Amino acid sequence: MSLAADSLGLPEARVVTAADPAEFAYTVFHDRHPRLFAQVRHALPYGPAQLDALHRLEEETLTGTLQPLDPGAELAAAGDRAEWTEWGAPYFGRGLRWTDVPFLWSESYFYRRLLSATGYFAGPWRGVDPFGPMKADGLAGAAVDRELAAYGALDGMSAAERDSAVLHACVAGNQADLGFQLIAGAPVGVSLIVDDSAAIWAHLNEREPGRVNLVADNAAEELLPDLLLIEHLITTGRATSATVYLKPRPYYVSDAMTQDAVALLRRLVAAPGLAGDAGRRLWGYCTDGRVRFEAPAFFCSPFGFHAFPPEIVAAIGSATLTVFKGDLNYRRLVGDRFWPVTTPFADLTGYLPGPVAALRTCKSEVAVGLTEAAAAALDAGSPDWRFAGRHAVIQFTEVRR
Ligand SMILES: O=P(O)(O)OC[C@@]1(O)O[C@H](CO)[C@@H](O)[C@@H]1O
Repeated sequence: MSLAADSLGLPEARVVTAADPAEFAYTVFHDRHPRLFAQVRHALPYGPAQLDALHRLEEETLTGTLQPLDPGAELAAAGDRAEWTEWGAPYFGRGLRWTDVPFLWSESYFYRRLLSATGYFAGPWRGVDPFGPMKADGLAGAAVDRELAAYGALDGMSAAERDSAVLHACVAGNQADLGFQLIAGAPVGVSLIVDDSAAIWAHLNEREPGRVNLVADNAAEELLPDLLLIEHLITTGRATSATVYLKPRPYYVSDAMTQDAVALLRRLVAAPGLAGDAGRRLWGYCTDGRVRFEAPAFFCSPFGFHAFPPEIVAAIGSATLTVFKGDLNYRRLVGDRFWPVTTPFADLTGYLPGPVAALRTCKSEVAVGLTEAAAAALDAGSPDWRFAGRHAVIQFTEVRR
């Protein structure tokens, strides 16, 4: 699936792969994934069949060649044999290493294969989220406590300060990516290098309120501020309803599925103070249909959002705003390529038919919408700014190409 770069007259830009040891993506397969395998093995009492399959997958990704999904009952139960046969046709059976193919594709396929290795689709381990224990720890942990307590500070703020606080909390929440924490450790403060938040609020205040879409990212610490933003938009009359897009399967370690949203909502409604009040309003918005959860299969496919199915494109076209959370959604939104940093965000998102915002902590090489001078200063002062998770962007455009 190619980007629409040529047809949009954008510069040709190299597709990110994990082949070069000097680049970030290489470390994902060689440092992050081995730690992830270890974590999954320790988190759940998998038996020899699953442990062996996990071991074989790890070896294949490090030293072997890209193999198709194992045929059999498990694949039949997963129901995605035809898709992966088609999606893998350019790569399977050609002696390619995992690191030779586009990083967006290989990483997504990696999570699909990991689910198969753990027996996620058939048999006694069916439906058991291999990342469930890590997500549960996140939900029960101190970071969520801190976020719930911090929400109480909204009480003393002006309306504009509240707007700012709820939006910026969503960016800070994006540091809470369990995959990322396998390497980077606990979250630290983020420094915003692009902040279009004033334009987002101006847009929401000027437009007739309508539906807002939120393409969610991680569960627990990240989904909490995301859902509180949705609640805030509806309660303050900036949105009449919201659709929250979640993942249909375990993905990228801590990506939120419906069950994670439910677990979070249950924790939120039980919270004391303002956060609990907001949680109970949000619960009501779910039950009266103003907030809807969707988990389309597309969100676990290995493609960028240029390949969105028509119904998601239409949902973006009819929304007053679609918010894309996090680094992976950013890569899929603008295209996982080494774009020149000055490429306008609006040019790369202009294929979508509605206003778009990205709230993203920088955790991969992709960076756009900056000035040459800003990028040069970052390169000089913090050479790892693109992927260390200490810098972030709030980018927005209502310009359509
Ligand atoms: O989408 P998220 O949760 O913000 O980040 C996902 C992420 O950790 O996974 C990829 C590497 O595994 C990177 O693109 C990115 O840093």
